[in-house]
Amino acid sequence: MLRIHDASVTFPASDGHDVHALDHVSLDIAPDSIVVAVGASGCGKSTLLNAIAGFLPLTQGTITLDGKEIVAPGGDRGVVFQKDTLLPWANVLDNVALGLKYRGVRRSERHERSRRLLELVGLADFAEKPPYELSGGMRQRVGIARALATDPKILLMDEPFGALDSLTRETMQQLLASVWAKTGKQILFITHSIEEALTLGTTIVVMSPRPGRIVARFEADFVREVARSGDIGPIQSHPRFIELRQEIRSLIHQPEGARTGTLQ
Ligand SMILES: Nc1ncnc2c1ncn2[C@@H]1O[C@H](COP(=O)(O)OP(=O)(O)OP(=O)(O)O)[C@@H](O)[C@H]1O
Repeated sequence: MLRIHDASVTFPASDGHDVHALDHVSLDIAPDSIVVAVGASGCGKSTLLNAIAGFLPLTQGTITLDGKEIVAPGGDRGVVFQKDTLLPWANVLDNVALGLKYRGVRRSERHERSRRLLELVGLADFAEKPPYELSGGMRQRVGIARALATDPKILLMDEPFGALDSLTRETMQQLLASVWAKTGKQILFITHSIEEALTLGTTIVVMSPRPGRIVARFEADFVREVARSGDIGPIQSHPRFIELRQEIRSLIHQPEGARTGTLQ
């Protein structure tokens, strides 16, 4: 269980106008869930993810993973960013195996584990290819495999499909639903897209503009259907999907102060 308790992050500014990026955020991410944080640009989504990853300290509050406080990056959290961070000089297999190499896992074992993960993300035939021969979607698949290689407790994904064209993005959403169903990993996923949040989230948290707060929380189940059918088309015309999309849209676009207690 990932537990975020009363987390705030303030970035000090030399002009005295400190930036309150995150404001008293509390959130639990249960095993086997996909929590998607959605909100307008600058509402503190990446700050939240970076704090969980251990890349930046909280100004106040605590984050614990299975009871252990997070104070630095660690192999129990796998991270996927919008921009892939593949090493251009290493082939796909070695890119996936990178974290295992750092942890001293011997070559045959890290390659075996990495090949299994490449199979999971549909890239079994690309193990020996250099990253520059891959499309954007394929590079993100490698990123997912790499993040899973150390068998983390949670996958942290910061707009991982944000730079992809809409068709590739849909394919990647289907892939992630299937990876989640097969591995049962807990996932925190950050996005600007309300449709993506509803497609993938078992819990969707809506964040307010600065200072970033959680203003509403919804439970959804569309991702199980996507994982089962391998198709996101049908769920997006579901009346409940359309209703939630409208509700979240109006929450995000509501002026500050007009939000009521929609926290569920
Ligand atoms: N290192 C930093 N120093 C000062 N301000 C920062 C720093 N990092 C982020 N901020 C500010 O904190 C606020 C939240 O940023 P953050 O990147 O978390 O938002 P976001 O919701 O992820 O935005 P986007 O969706 O555009 O990526 C923004 O106003 C940003 O400018």
